Amino acid sequence: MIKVAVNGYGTIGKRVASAILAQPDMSLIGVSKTSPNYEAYQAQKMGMSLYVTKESAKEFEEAGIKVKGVLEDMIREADVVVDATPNGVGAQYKQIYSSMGKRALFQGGEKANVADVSFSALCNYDEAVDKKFVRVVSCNTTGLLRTLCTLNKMSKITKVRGTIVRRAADPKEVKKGPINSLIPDPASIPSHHAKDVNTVLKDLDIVTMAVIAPTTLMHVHMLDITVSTSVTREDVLSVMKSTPRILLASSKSKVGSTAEIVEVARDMGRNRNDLYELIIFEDSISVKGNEVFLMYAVHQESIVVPENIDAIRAVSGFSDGRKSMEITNTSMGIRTGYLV
Ligand SMILES: NC(=O)C1=CN([C@@H]2O[C@H](COP(=O)(O)OP(=O)(O)OC[C@H]3O[C@@H](n4cnc5c(N)ncnc54)[C@H](O)[C@@H]3O)[C@@H](O)[C@H]2O)C=CC1
Ligand SMILES: O=C(OP(=O)(O)O)[C@H](O)COP(=O)(O)O
Repeated sequence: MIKVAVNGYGTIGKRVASAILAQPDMSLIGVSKTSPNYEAYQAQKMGMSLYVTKESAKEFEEAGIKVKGVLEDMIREADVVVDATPNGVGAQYKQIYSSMGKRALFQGGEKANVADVSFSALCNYDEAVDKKFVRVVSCNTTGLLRTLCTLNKMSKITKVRGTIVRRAADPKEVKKGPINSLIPDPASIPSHHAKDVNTVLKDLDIVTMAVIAPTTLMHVHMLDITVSTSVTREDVLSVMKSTPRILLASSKSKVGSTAEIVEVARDMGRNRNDLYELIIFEDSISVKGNEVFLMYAVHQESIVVPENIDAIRAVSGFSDGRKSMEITNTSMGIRTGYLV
């Protein structure tokens, strides 16, 4: 059993913790919380051990929340720490993980140089095997890489031009905007996503542009991908249909928006309405000679969760990436083919 601790129990941390509990080869040492809020109460109810900073221990006691120990106790018990603290905070913890001799995963909000490898399971599982520090790339970058590494199997990609419509905030975030604007983020080109793709696919010619839109459900990407040989729409459909972690939204099923995609997740009874799969709008897949066009949606709160699970196995020395993905997909109910 790989013993895992989750430092930072927010949008990503809580989902990774739940996914760890579903794995046959992992155990959850506990999760860390900095304040006794509703998430701490729920984690306690779900039977997770809570660890807190020394300074906040009294606050938890006063709120009636039982804690197992301080953060350092949790890290000491673990083989691997999944750091899911806010952007930039993870880098501050690296020294602690390192001095305690622990392997650690960081998230996409950290700079690439925080880790030995930036990770996307379908692209470069092997590179992360036995590494001490691995960064799971951001949700948008995970969506891009899952698409590009899948298409690469069909015909080598030579150029990518992409536009990203970013959700403004996660559904739980009450203080973030905008509520009435579209904001280039950043206005300068490329956005960080192209640079992040290049941390994994090092020589790819890719340019991305991004705007933030007032929606909380999902991101949407529009891609123009040039491949090295002439391909057909059927070729693209076929590779997308047969790749786990990718689902097609067909017009027959009348799923034509992010709102309807998330409604399907609700109807499926998915935990927290999560969609670990990338959702491609089937009708958008078009081909002109060597150019492939497509649009897809990314569930930002959950797409990186299976990647974290595979990265835990990789840093622990499990060298069979295909097998790891199979275990992750089965344990989390991750599907292949059509959304509906
Ligand atoms: N929310 C999203 O859509 C996605 C986020 N990410 C990345 O995941 C990371 C975490 O993001 P979220 O989960 O969205 O953030 P979040 O704000 O929802 O959760 C972060 C958690 O860490 C806790 N925390 C803050 N300071 C801490 C400290 N010093 N020690 C321990 N815990 C601390 C917070 O209280 C909170 O519970 C970031 O790097 C982000 O870029 C990646 C993919 C998608
Ligand atoms: O990693 C994310 O997005 P990104 O890939 O656009 O940076 C997550 O959606 C978090 O983004 P946020 O920093 O806007 O909360």
